[in-house]
Amino acid sequence: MHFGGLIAISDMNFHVNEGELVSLIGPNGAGKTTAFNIITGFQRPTKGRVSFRGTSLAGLKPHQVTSLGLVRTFQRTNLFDKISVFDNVLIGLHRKTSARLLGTLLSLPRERKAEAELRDQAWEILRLVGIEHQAKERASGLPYGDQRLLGVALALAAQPSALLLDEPVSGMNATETGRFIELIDKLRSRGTTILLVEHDMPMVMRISDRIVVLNYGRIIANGTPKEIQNDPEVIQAYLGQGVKHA
Ligand SMILES: Nc1ncnc2c1ncn2[C@@H]1O[C@H](COP(=O)(O)OP(=O)(O)OP(=O)(O)O)[C@@H](O)[C@H]1O
Repeated sequence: MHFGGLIAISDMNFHVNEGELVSLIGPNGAGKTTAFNIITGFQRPTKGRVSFRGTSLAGLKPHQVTSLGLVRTFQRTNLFDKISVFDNVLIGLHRKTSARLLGTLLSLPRERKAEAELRDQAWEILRLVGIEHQAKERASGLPYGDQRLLGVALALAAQPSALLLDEPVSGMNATETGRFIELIDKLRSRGTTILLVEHDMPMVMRISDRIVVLNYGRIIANGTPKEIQNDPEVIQAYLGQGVKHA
């Protein structure tokens, strides 16, 4: 991926297996966000390709990538601030089933039933992420950590088979991070594949099956947390930050 004369990603080739949790790490400016943007259709790579479950994602728009089941969260949460937590998730679910919306507005009996099902699903998602007790609050009134959880709830409303989490615990305190790790454990037990970009090394080391390390736009290591912690090139790249505690 080139930006004019700047080469943001020069050499990157990796895959995530179904059900796996892979973390993409690297020092600031290594190219992690750019990689996320390319995978999810927000940026077009200068060269190269991305595929998901055997389907090429070349030229697809972000919403088309989402509808294939590859769904991302954002560093800055993408919420509808002025409406309730519950309605945020309901809108997310409606986006997935938008064809039904008109019928719901017309209040056809079959559509009323569908609407009730969507409401059940919204409650289920809120319970899963652990913010069901805040369902009636305005999204903008939630504490920061809970807003990030609502961001994940919105992603889950798109019914992902693979979830891309962009620095999900940045800015969270230790308690909030602990709750987030519990959520990731639950998602994994449901079989969700996860690709994570994160700077919180203790968390990355604890939850990842595999870690891909990017430095100056190229992959310098790809292995288990243990392998990564002991990899000389990784230690060198993180010199001054400490890969174990960066
Ligand atoms: N739209 C853009 N135009 C020009 N340069 C860009 C653009 N986006 C990213 N870059 C550059 O590409 C390189 C990789 O940036 P990127 O944001 O992907 O890194 P990162 O690993 O996500 O960093 P961080 O951990 O700080 O979020 C950096 O040198 C950055 O300045």
